[in-house]
Amino acid sequence: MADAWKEAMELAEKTARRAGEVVCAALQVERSVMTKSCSVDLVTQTDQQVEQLIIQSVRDKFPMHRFIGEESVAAGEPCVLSDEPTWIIDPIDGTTNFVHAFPFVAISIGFSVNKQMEFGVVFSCLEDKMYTARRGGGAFCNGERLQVSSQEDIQQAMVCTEFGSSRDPEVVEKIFCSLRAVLSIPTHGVRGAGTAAINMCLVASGCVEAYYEIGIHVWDIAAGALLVTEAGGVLMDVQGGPVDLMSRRVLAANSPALAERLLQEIHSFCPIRDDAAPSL
Ligand SMILES: O=P([O-])([O-])O[C@@H]1[C@H](O)[C@H](O)[C@@H](O)[C@H](O)[C@H]1O
Ligand SMILES: [Mg+2]
Ligand SMILES: [Mg+2]
Repeated sequence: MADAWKEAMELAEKTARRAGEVVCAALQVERSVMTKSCSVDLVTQTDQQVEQLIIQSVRDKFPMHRFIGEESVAAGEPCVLSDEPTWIIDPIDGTTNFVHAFPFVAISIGFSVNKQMEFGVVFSCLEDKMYTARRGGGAFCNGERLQVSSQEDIQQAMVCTEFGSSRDPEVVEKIFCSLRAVLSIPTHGVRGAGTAAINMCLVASGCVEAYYEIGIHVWDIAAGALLVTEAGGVLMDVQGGPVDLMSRRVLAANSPALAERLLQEIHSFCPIRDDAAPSL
């Protein structure tokens, strides 16, 4: 049967590549930095420019489709995931990396219909790695099929997480309590690429066994979520149970057993949901 979303997925890949060129070019010149929710929640003109480029390219071909874009939501657009075909866009995932020229930056485009992810595209533009996943069609990096790690022993595992952009002392305390607990299992180590999307692609690629974070947004993880499940991994809420993309909490792992083991170490909290916040 013909793939109903083939053309849309091809457009996502093509647009992500074009966006990546814009991001790489912007890294060669000085970047003027602005802030959003707090002094460490950064945004640049390139984030905004890339989001407009992606939205415009999609609108030209699919005028009826909806969007959830990080910078549009920051500008006051609603963050609503309906049953309609919806493009979930993070124009630069890893803006802090981008500002500092720390070399992991991604363009993340997820596409959902009936609230189900149909495809995900994550372009790690400085590494020139195009990660793609189609529901039921597998996960790939530059055309090579991805498979999560088969490591079942948590003590042989490496885990990704991030510190996020909240500096609320209670949040920072919980993040460090989780970090100490995960390190002390002991695991082989804890890493963070500085982009949720790439962290999830690292789980899909089998480089790390798991990634967890509280405080991310739907645009950080929508595309990566499909990469993980299509590579054979699992997604959960950090307190167990199914992941809710709007809840700002995610645990991605190579297996249910490893995910369940990590759950025991994560000190969870509940940020304001993406679909509850009026704007960022
Ligand atoms: O703001 P942005 O660079 O698109 O996205 C951020 C990155 O994914 C970072 O790794 C994660 O820790 C934050 O929670 C995200 O908000
Ligand atoms: Mg992001
Ligand atoms: Mg971003």
